[in-house]
This record gives sequence, C-alpha cells and structure tokens, in this order.
Amino acid sequence: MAVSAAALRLFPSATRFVVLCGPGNNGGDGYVAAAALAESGASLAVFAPGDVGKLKGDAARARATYAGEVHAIETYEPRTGDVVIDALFGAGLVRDLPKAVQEAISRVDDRCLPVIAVDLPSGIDGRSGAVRGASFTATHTVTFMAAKPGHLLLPGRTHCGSLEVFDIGIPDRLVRSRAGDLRINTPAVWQQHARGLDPATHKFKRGHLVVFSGPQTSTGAARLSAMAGLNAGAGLVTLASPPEALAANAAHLTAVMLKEIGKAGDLAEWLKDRRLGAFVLGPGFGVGKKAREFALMLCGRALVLDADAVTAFMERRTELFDRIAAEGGQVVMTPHEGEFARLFPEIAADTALSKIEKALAAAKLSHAVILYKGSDTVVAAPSGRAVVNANAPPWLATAGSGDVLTGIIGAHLAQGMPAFEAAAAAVWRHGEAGMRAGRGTTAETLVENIAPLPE
Ligand SMILES: NC(=O)C1=CN([C@@H]2O[C@H](COP(=O)(O)OP(=O)(O)OC[C@H]3O[C@@H](n4cnc5c(N)ncnc54)[C@H](O)[C@@H]3O)[C@@H](O)[C@H]2O)[C@@H](O)CC1
Ligand SMILES: [K+]
Repeated sequence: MAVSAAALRLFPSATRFVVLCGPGNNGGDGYVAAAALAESGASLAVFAPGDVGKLKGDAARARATYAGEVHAIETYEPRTGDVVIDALFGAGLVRDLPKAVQEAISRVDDRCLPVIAVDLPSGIDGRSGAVRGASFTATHTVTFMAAKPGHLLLPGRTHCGSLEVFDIGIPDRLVRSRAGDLRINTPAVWQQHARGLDPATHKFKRGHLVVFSGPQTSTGAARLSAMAGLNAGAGLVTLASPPEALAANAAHLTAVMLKEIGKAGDLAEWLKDRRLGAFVLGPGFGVGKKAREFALMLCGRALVLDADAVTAFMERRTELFDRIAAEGGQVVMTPHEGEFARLFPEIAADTALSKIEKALAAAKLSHAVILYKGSDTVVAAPSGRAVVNANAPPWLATAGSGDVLTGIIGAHLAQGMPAFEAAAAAVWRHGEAGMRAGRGTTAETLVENIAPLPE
C-alpha cells in the first residue's frame, strides 16, 4: 500500500505503472502494490522473470491478490510515460542478478524512465551497498521498518534516490535487537555527552587541545585543524611547532597559541602538564620516525591520529596497537580509503566485508576508534558499536576538509567526550558545516561554518 501510494503521489501523470515482480517476498510486495494500483484505476502492466508457479508462502499468497495477467520480463518494452516499480529483489539477493533482469534494467536505463524501488533497488546488496552485476537507479525507494546499510553505504546510496522508511508495525524493540549496535549517525547517538559541555565554563574546563605542526613547508594542514578545534569549542588551542616552522606559524596565528616542540624530549617534558586535554597528530606532520615516536608517547591520552601519523605505522602497526591497548587512552584514527588499505591491508582486501564490517574489524584489531572516511563515513569502536554518517554533502571532498574534521574531533576529546562519541559528533558537525558553507566551499569557509553543538 505504501509503494502504490508513493507511486500515485510522486507520478500522478504516469501513463502506465509497470510492476516488475521477482521470485521471493520482494516480488510478493510488488503483487500487493500492483493490486492496489489496479484498484485505484491506474493503467498497469506486470512482468516477472521465470516460472511464477514457483512462488512459495507469503509471496504466493501475495501473488494471489493480483488478478491481472503477468508477462515474461523478456517481453517488457519500455515506453515513454512508464513508471517502473522495481519489486524484483530486495533483502534476499544473494548473487549477481540474472541476465534477463540485467537486460531489463538496461532497457529501462536507455529510456531514462523513473523507477520506484521496493525495499532496495534490485541489484543492491542490502548488507554492503555493493552492486551485484547491475542495479536499477531509483528516483525513490520505499523500505520497511528501518533503513538498511545498503541504503547508506556507497555505491548503494546513489542508487536509492529519496528514501522512505515505512512503518509496517514491527515493534521497535525487535528492530533494535536486530540492528545490534549499528545506527545512523544522528545527534541522538552522542547528544547526551554533548549536553555536559557548558559553553559558559572557564576556558581551561572547555579543554586544551594541542595540534602538532609539520616542518616549515607543510604547516597549513595543522593550522586548519587548530582553527577548527577552536571553532568547535576547545577552550584553548596550542600549535606545537618544530623550531624551524615557528616563524611561519607565528605569522598566521592569532587566537591559537604557539609552543616550540622539536624533539621527543621536549614533548616528554611538556606532557607532565595534565591540563593538556587532547592531541591531534598527523596533518602535514611528515611520515617517519618522529611521527611514530610522538604517537607512541601520546597513546595514554586523548589522541587523534590522522594522515601521516596513520601512514607512519604502515610497517610497524603492532607497536602502535599494543601501545594503545596497554595505555588505554581515548584514541581515534581517521583513515581515508588509501590510508585504511595501508594500515589494514588484509581487512581492506576482504571483498566479503562491508565498509561497516571493515571499520569494526580494524577497530577491534587496533583497540582504537576507527573513523573510516568517505562520503559514507563509518565510525566504529572496538566494543562493536558503529554509526554510518549520512549528512555530508558531496562538496565536502575538498583539500583540507579532513584536517578540519580532525580538529573538531580534537575539540570534543579536549572537552572530555569519549572517543566514539567525539568522532561521531565531529563527522556530523563537519557535514552540517558543509551544508551551511554550501557548494564551492573551501576548508577555510568550512571552519567558519562550524555551528555550535545542538542543545
Ligand atoms: N520482515 C521481512 O522480512 C519483510 C520482508 N519484506 C519483503 O521481502 C523481501 C525479502 O524477501 P526474500 O527474503 O524472499 O528475498 P527477495 O524477494 O529479495 O529474493 C529472494 C528470492 O530470490 C532468489 N534470489 C536471490 N538472489 C538471486 C539472484 N541473483 N538471481 C536469481 N534469484 C535470486 C532467492 O533464491 C529467493 O527465491 C524484502 O526485500 C521486502 O521487500 C516485506 O514484505 C516486509 C517484511
Ligand atoms: K527491489
């Protein structure tokens, strides 16, 4: 009923609704929608692959509700004015689409016909968002109970069009028990921890964030993180700079403070100050021994390891993971796809795993919260909790955008948020900042558009 209502609402001027029904319960949903459309008086045609007699159980009962004729899918010739209702495969897709279905998809694509997908666009794997052989690209998708990973993870998300989640009366406790510790990243996930941050409080209580600068010729990335940290609410931000980059940094800083930290010895001395609440290491820092030394010294604190600080451990990751486990700090790592593959090559190469499962495996192995970046960023904790982010506009993919994100995480850690919530809230705020900054945003305008945490 929800599918037929969406079809009539979205395409009142359709000359014909074409319902494509598959061999399982997704097809069953299609027959129920077809019966409802027929009852409304709409012009209608139904096509199905293979032998309809094979339908079993609920799908067979659903088939019986539709009294009209069912044609072989091979005979479907798309016409201008058709609106396709794709009820071929949903949650039960287990392998690549059959040839006859792939051919029907390409005929529909050639005509650029609008498609309404039932549950998932056929061809999209609901668990991973992967395309199995081919897939419809829907204008609108009607799913039931809850969004599935395949609606949010790429490339699945780009095939769904607008997503409608229709409540079919399954109790929330059952949905939650099946979803486990997986959520869409909304403020509800971390707001409880954000509420504790009182903006009226003393600047030391709002947390002191330290960002490490790279050498003289690559200082910009760290300054972006530092500025983002300040705008995101850290009370104090200090840029820790090697001596040769002090002048370059000083020329560009006002509210952010500057401190000379050259060697590991300087850092060891400075770390005695427990008011230093959180640390950002990696943006523009340089890949090498110094990055490793600094990171290992910081594993017991609240720490974001990004970019070069992630890559630096490519061949010596056990050293880092063991230290994180031993020191028990609040550590967040923020790899993009390339960095993820460098640090977790065996996990990255496992094609059976979804992005969520990859992030969870990496979190477990590293003992850190993993923020696996992309337009479908996943944040995963060693405990098995995970969120998928969905508010990021595509124009966030701009130079320096990741450095801004890192700074926001740092600000949250400095204010005492636990690592998972700090990372999830930062991804969300970063997405919001991108929306506020609008198309054509640069990293600088992104920093200016970081809004206060929602109340
Ligand atoms: N609680 C639920 O599970 C609900 C399910 N519903 C509908 O039921 C659907 C899931 O039903 P099913 O589990 O029957 O799964 P599907 O209808 O998605 O497909 C399963 C059928 O297709 C076959 N199949 C899978 N991949 C194939 C491939 N590549 N080539 C050829 N055949 C293939 C399977 O052997 C099986 O016969 C959902 O997507 C949704 O539309 C809804 O009616 C609401 C409630
Ligand atoms: K479908």
